[in-house]
Amino acid sequence: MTTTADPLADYGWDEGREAEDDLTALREAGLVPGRVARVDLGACDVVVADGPGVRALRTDALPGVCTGDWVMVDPHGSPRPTQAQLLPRRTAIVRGAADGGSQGQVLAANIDTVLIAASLAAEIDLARIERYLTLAWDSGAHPVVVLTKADVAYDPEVQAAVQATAPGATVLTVSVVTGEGLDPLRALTAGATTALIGPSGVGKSSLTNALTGGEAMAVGETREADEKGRHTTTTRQLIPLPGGGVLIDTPGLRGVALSGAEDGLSQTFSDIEELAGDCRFNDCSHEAEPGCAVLAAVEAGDLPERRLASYRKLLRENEWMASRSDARLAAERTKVWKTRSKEARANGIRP
Ligand SMILES: Nc1nc2c(ncn2[C@@H]2O[C@H](COP(=O)(O)OP(=O)(O)OP(=O)(O)O)[C@@H](O)[C@H]2O)c(=O)[nH]1
Ligand SMILES: [Zn+2]
Repeated sequence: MTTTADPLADYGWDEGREAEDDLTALREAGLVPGRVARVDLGACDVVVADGPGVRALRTDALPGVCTGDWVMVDPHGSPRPTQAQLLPRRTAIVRGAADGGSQGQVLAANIDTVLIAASLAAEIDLARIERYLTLAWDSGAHPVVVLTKADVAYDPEVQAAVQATAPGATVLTVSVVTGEGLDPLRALTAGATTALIGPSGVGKSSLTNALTGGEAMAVGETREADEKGRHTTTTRQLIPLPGGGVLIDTPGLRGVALSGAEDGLSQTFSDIEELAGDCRFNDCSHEAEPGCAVLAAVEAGDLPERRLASYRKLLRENEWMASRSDARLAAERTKVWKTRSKEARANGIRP
């Protein structure tokens, strides 16, 4: 048996999918695997193997896909493939709808690692990191907090505070100016699918360029005074890395709302949830109950009050989003029921 290197392996294709997703029938129908590299204007670019290399084909036969999705497509469809199928997502970054609607928006799929960028050149916002961590843990990928611009400001106490805020996650300090921390980051991203998230101006495009070894992204001028970057990154896209693997750069996400992120919250605040196991009451809200282990930890100085407040705030926000989607589902059910009883009446049947 001869083995040829699969050019899609560099894009994160994993042979395990052949059996797991049962691709035999789709293969027999002439479809081949491909990865969605970008989505815009109702169509997407899909990267498929082409001899020893790859090529991108554009199709509008895949509504609802997002960057990072694996699909099966007809590579010969003319002028565009009309046959296509989405493969199951292993992980997905979902945020609350930007338009205030109740349905979450999938930002990227099949991610192994989420890099959460935060700048050391500005005051570190731990609550914002906790919000991004929740989003990242909830996706199913492993979060890594990347503290950027270490050449401008580095304070070991800040790094320690971030590490304490991110139990179970990796924290790295980098600078694209001195090159500090870039090798560990390269090792971490090689061969994997990595998403890069964080607010505008923290240096995401600069990091992308450092990792891809090219000028793939435009680097914006940050206004000195307030560190607010201009929105220079406009499209999400999948960029191959020199050591194999891909990077997904997302536009600056200033505010990310949570949506159904209970698991993400449990992991982000695993220290608090562990303490809660020792509270006297099972349903302790850690507000004023006697025998509350969480409040005792705050009292003893083991848990920052800020972190508990942040946990409560994100929990409330997440519950509120969840109740809105429940309300939407209930409304849809009512609509279906009303239609059914109307039809029944029309047919002379009492509902
Ligand atoms: N001193 C220093 N400056 C940096 C570093 N990384 C990025 N910068 C600067 O920070 C500014 C913003 O960098 P970008 O890479 O454009 O930031 P971004 O997060 O991609 O911003 P958006 O595209 O708006 O989301 C630019 O002026 C960069 O030159 C660093 O490690 N050290
Ligand atoms: Zn309690």
